[in-house]
Amino acid sequence: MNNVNPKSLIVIFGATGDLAKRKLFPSIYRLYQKGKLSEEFAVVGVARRSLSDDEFRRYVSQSIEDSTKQELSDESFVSHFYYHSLDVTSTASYQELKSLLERLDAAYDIPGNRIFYLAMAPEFFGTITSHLKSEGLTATDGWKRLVIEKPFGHDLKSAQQLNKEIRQAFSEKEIFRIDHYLGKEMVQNIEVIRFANAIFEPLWNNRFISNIQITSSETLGVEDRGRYYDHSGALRDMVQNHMLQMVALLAMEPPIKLSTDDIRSEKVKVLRALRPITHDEVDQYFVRGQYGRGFIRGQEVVGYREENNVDPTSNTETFVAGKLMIDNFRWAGVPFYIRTGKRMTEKSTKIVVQFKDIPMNLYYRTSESVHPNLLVIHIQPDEGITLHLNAKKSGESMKTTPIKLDYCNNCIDGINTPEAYEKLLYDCMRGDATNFTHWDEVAASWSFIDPISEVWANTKAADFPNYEAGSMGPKAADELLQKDGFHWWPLNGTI
Ligand SMILES: NC(=O)C1=CN([C@@H]2O[C@H](COP(=O)(O)OP(=O)(O)OC[C@H]3O[C@@H](n4cnc5c(N)ncnc54)[C@H](OP(=O)(O)O)[C@@H]3O)[C@@H](O)[C@H]2O)C=CC1
Ligand SMILES: O=C1O[C@H](COP(=O)(O)O)[C@@H](O)[C@H](O)[C@H]1O
Repeated sequence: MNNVNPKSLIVIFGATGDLAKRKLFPSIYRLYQKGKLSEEFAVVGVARRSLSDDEFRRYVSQSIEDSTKQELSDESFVSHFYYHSLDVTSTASYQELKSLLERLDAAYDIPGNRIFYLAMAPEFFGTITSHLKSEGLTATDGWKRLVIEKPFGHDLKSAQQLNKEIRQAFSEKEIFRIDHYLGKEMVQNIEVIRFANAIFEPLWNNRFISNIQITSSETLGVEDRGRYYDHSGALRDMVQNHMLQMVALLAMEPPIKLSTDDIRSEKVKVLRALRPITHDEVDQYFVRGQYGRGFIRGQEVVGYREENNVDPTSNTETFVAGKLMIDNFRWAGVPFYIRTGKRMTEKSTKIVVQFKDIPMNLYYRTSESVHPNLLVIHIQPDEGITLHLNAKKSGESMKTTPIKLDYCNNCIDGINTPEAYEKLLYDCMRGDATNFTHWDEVAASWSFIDPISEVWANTKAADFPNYEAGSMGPKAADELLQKDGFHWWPLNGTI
């Protein structure tokens, strides 16, 4: 891994798309402002539509201004951007792209270091990588890296096929599979909270933890992504990647050292230890939901089946809740509950670690129980941790009251948490793949997910839509915990 800012050329396939506009250009700009880009860098945008370099530069400036709500302070930044119109399925135009890259290497004195960022629909990934190789764009004197967006396949079989295709042109070490949750500040903090605090690690097991809950709720619907989403659903869109990655970080053993390989290898062990769910058991462990009409912050919104590019009889889930068991020594018997969905009450990602009750309650000699100790990791929009304890109620003799120890990361003045994409792009430039997903993790995640999606694809959900937009999902998601004697901790207010 390189700690200096290496000279590099970034080629973004899909440069006129939504992801490039909303996330990639603003992130590159922030890296530039912070001095994290070498002065010798260039970005080449690739897409089909015809644009001149100047038009593309104006487009990039506008994207950054829309995202930062500020005027671009440094015009010289966009002079590093170039555009090349190309249909990725047509072999002929790769040669012109190759010549452009060689010219830019010479102009910026870049020693052939290339990042190929595929911000395009996944059906093009294999075609692009095979052309990059056959047309000689990967034959460079410097390093080459492939950044690949999700979804990585549709199931294990398609993911294996895709992996086989991209591995013809890039080695595993050169492939950076993006999971943007791994770039989030508080997701990266999970490891530090666990492994840098003497008070948590000894308790981090089935003797002291009763259950762990991970919620990632959104208020947005499918927006203009109906075409993609209706073939994906929440299980593939959020659970196979982001939710399982958070489970792996929470459950993994301490790595021998903080190297990419050591951390990944511990995460893979967790994913492999997930108790497989057979077809017959899906209903016992998983709940699916689809939003109907409702209200989000007082505004009426349409149901999922009325969204653009969505089948009006769609069977696609926009909500998933699940109970995961990790069959290893540390976690045997501890349920990890996950839930995620669109058009829910609020936008929030939180992890709640609920500790077991104390063995005997000295303070209430009645049936009343003390509040359980909770460790809450606030991922977004607020970032921080809260530890829920019990203390003596002031004045009254030996009565307890729940108290909270709070740390808020994004409340500290002057701290502007970097965007996930900003951190991940920077890691990729330095060759640090720790916060990217290794093929073994992808494969293990699909193996776990496939039986669930197979059952859901083959059985029509008769009760869809089964939750109102603006709610916390279907009732069955609450019942999933109730039958184990737990409940979802609320996202706001008390925690
Ligand atoms: N948008 C988001 O928030 C997120 C997106 N992703 C992933 O990122 C990837 C891109 O998504 P997104 O930006 O939303 O997609 P868009 O549909 O907005 O953009 C697609 C891009 O691909 C280009 N394109 C399409 N066909 C071709 C072709 N044959 N040859 C060359 N260029 C082509 C389009 O430009 P043109 O029409 O000019 O050719 C456009 O630039 C997807 O894999 C998606 O799953 C992942 C997480 C979040
Ligand atoms: O990957 C995805 O994530 C977003 C949610 O990301 P967040 O950072 O806003 O929590 C989700 O909306 C989208 O459907 C999914 O593809």
